[in-house]
Amino acid sequence: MAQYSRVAGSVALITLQNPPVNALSAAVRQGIVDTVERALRDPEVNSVVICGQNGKFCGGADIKEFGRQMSGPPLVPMIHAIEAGHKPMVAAIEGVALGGGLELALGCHYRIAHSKARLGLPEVSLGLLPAAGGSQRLPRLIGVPAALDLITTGRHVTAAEALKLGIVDQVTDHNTVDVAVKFVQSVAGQSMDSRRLSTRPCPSLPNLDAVFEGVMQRVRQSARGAIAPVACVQAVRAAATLPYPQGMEREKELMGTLFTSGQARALQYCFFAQRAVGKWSLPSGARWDTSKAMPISKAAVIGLGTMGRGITVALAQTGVSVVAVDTQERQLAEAKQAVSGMLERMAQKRGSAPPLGLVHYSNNLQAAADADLVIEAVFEDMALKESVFQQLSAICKPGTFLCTNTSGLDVDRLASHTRRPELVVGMHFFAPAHVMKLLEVVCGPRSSPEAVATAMQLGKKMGKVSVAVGNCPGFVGNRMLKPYVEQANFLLEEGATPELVDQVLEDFGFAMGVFRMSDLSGLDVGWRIRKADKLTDPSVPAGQPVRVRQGRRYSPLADLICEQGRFGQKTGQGWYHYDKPGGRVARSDPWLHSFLEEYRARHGLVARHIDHQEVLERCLYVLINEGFRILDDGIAAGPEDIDAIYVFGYGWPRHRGGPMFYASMVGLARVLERLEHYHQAHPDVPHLQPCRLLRRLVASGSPPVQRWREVIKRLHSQL
Ligand SMILES: CC/C=C\CC(=O)SCCNC(=O)CCNC(=O)[C@H](O)C(C)(C)COP(=O)(O)OP(=O)(O)OC[C@H]1O[C@@H](n2cnc3c(N)ncnc32)[C@H](O)[C@@H]1OP(=O)(O)O
Repeated sequence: MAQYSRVAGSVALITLQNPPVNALSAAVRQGIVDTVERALRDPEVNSVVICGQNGKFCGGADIKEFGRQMSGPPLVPMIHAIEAGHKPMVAAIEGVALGGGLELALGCHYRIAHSKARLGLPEVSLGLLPAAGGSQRLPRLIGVPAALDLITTGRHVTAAEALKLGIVDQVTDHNTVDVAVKFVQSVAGQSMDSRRLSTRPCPSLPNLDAVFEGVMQRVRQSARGAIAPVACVQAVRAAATLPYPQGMEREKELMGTLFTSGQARALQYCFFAQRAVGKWSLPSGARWDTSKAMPISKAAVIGLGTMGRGITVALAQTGVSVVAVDTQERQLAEAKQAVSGMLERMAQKRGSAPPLGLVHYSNNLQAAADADLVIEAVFEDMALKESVFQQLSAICKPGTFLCTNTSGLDVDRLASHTRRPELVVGMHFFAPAHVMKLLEVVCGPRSSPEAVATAMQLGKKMGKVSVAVGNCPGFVGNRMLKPYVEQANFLLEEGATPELVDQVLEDFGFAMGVFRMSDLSGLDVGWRIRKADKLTDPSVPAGQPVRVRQGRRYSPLADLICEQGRFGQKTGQGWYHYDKPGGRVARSDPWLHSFLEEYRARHGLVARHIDHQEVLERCLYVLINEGFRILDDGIAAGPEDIDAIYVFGYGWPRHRGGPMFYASMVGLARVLERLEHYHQAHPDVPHLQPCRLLRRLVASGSPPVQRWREVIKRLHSQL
């Protein structure tokens, strides 16, 4: 809807009304068309201000309408009518002007923004381009390089930056609508010819071809197979090289391809999945909207290794006072320097003061006594963590939430070492903790709804995508990763190379293939866990076949690599060779290839040709299969949770929507059939056996991912 009113005698005020972000739904577009016509007709009106209700100008096109039959007036002619209008039109921008919202503002003759407003053309992150004239008007307004930057990255800019770039004409700290009304009266009666962006030429560039070639190369490299960023460059190129009407034709043509693409569907699914995970619910019945989060003003971080340092930085950045504790003096001193350095560098980037005063350091656990919440981040060792939890339980004030940053240990077991197990939750951060967006909030069977709500909210305050998950070995992300890595190792035994496997996964869109990623994370981490799980020496019983554990196929390849002291990047050798310890450029390693050949010969394995499809299917479908098991076990509430975890924490390409969404795009029947095929070929690999939920979904006609929760509910109610 759009409300029409008259202010200051001769100004028509058009207010977009579609909470929460005044998205341009069919009804809003109709409202704008009607009210603009009315303002242009009304002889008493000499100028127009367009604004949004509740301090938000407009969040863009209504994304919920994208999958449906188009209805209502289209955006392009609506914006043209505004631009062509003979009375001055001003956009009064408060809150946000994003996507179609900014395109609407670009159709106005002037733009006035509140100092706190954010503007941008984020369509690319939804698999689209700004196709309501945005790709043609913005370069005409701010020039090709700046427009390319905004349109290909989709980044939001502050009002101050928008003013500097020339997107807005004025920024105010006062009531934006009042300022806009005053301003529009001052230009009423003037010709708007020079203010119509579509009639302006695009500012010329001396080396146009070179600029576009450079940008296209950069975009293709970082897009990892995403098509929208490439189309965005093509659209801006049309603005720079074609007259406006032909540019608009090109914009429309490019949008036509994107709009119906699987990538756009995947990215729009990700948008809603990211929001859906905030609306968590647990098998206990606890929910996001009925559980109260407690305010956290003081936190403690115990253990200042890489993770503890990152968590300390993330908390301080959020404005939370932190006491950072490590009982080892040397580690404490190093951490102090590292944390201050990180805070200073981040502040420098932002142009603000570093929050150094928020962090206090101590070598005594007692310093955590009056914290509202403690995050334990000591070494990943159960006995050590149990001891820390026992001590914290005795030291901390009643009501302190006790959180563990573990990547897979039993949160409930830790809770049992405290006096108040209901205050214990897992907070699984991802390295580097002050950068990575994902936080798995691990809810034990005894975690209270308040404890979960508090951890979820703290994560959100830290700018994380917090996902509530159940307690099981590896939780969601690492549990699914295990069979994925296992398949990759099996493929090496059968004849593949790390280079082949990584190439296939990187072509799919992963930032790094599984072997390059393992080298980066450190191979010793998994080795230590396998030792603790008694899968590898020294506790494997004598006579145990090397490639079998508990009757299942086992690959000792990674153990053998570690036994050679090859821990990945940190030692300069792992699955690849690096120039030096800590080196980052992975090079193919002849030693590794000979090692694989000798290994196969020793175990009577004959290398065979393995094609790309097999690598992709075995690695991804086994991971997806585990995802279905996780859903069936109630460890994740829905496919959106798993997909958010993989997109924000594990480098799954966003334009493929996450593993569960990807499975639905491939077709569940196809995934099932391929898993059956591979399980038949490898009956000693239980992870390849299609799980019950996948079979049930296929039997239910493979419903879309948005309807899986119903099938899971039905399946469980029948038990
Ligand atoms: C021809 C094509 C022309 C144009 C194409 C486009 O315009 S595409 C759309 C471009 N716009 C965007 O990408 C903006 C998307 N929204 C956001 O980035 C954020 O929502 C925003 C506006 C910055 C607000 O953030 P905040 O954190 O305050 O709220 P939240 O994200 O939780 O959103 C609140 C609820 O609003 C829903 N929503 C937001 N934007 C849209 C939208 N454009 N269309 C439909 N719905 C939108 C969001 O899903 C939340 O809903 P809820 O049910 O409460 O979870």
